[in-house]
Amino acid sequence: MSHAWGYGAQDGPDTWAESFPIANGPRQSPIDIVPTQAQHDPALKHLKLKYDPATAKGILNNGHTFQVDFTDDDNSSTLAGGPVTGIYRLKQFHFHWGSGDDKGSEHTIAGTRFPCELHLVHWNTKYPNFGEAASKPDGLAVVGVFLKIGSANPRLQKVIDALDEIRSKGRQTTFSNFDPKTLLPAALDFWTYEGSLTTPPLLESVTWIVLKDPVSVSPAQMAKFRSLLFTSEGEAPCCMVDNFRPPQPLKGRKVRASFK
Ligand SMILES: CCOC(=O)CCc1ccc(S(N)(=O)=O)cc1
Ligand SMILES: [Zn+2]
Repeated sequence: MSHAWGYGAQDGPDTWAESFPIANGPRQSPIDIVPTQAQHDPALKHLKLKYDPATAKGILNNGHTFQVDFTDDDNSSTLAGGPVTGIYRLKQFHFHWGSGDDKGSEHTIAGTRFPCELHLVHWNTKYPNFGEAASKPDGLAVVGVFLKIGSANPRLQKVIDALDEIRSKGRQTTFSNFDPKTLLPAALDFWTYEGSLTTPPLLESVTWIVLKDPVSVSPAQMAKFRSLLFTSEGEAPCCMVDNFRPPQPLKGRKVRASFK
């Protein structure tokens, strides 16, 4: 039976533990990152991101967010270095955002919320596929990037221009020749901690790599995100906004910084 979950009063984050008891687990995400409490770890390596634009496959409204999917049958698009051991393959990227500019990100920085957060999802190639990796404590690595309101971000525009074709839940279209590295800030300084998926099944398999520097997004570009629908064609339309989980208890975890 598929578990109906969402972000509304009846099916939102406060209800998820009913079907997914791990929601109250020891390494849940997101968290509030407090820079003064993060420890600089000089042993952390530089992030090595290698993305082949040819691996971009499609863009989908899955009813919770929209995601850009990548072919992951070889090591053409990978993450290595940083806090991880081995090679992780890019599977997809997606976003979380708010109904207004005062909220939307999942991670927060000393209580500060951003209007949007990008997640680039990778799986550990020591496992045969994403599904297997998602159930292992070192199975996934997600790079989180904050978006802050400012000038229009030209690097987002190809993604934004595709949204008109996937307005409703279940809609998808082809999306090719795109390098997600263009969505990242110039500096790849990061915080890292051991956490989970931020949506059901909330599996505690994610090494989080949250970049310190945000990238820009304009109000008009945010309006395009907010024009998407949680609902399928033919259903009463419900705007896809506030699709973020709030910060979860740290429960003794340490957050490390790659920078001083
Ligand atoms: C095993 C099936 O699991 C999935 O499909 C999880 C998909 C999924 C991937 C990434 C995230 S996030 N927001 O933590 O980056 C949440 C959910
Ligand atoms: Zn996410």
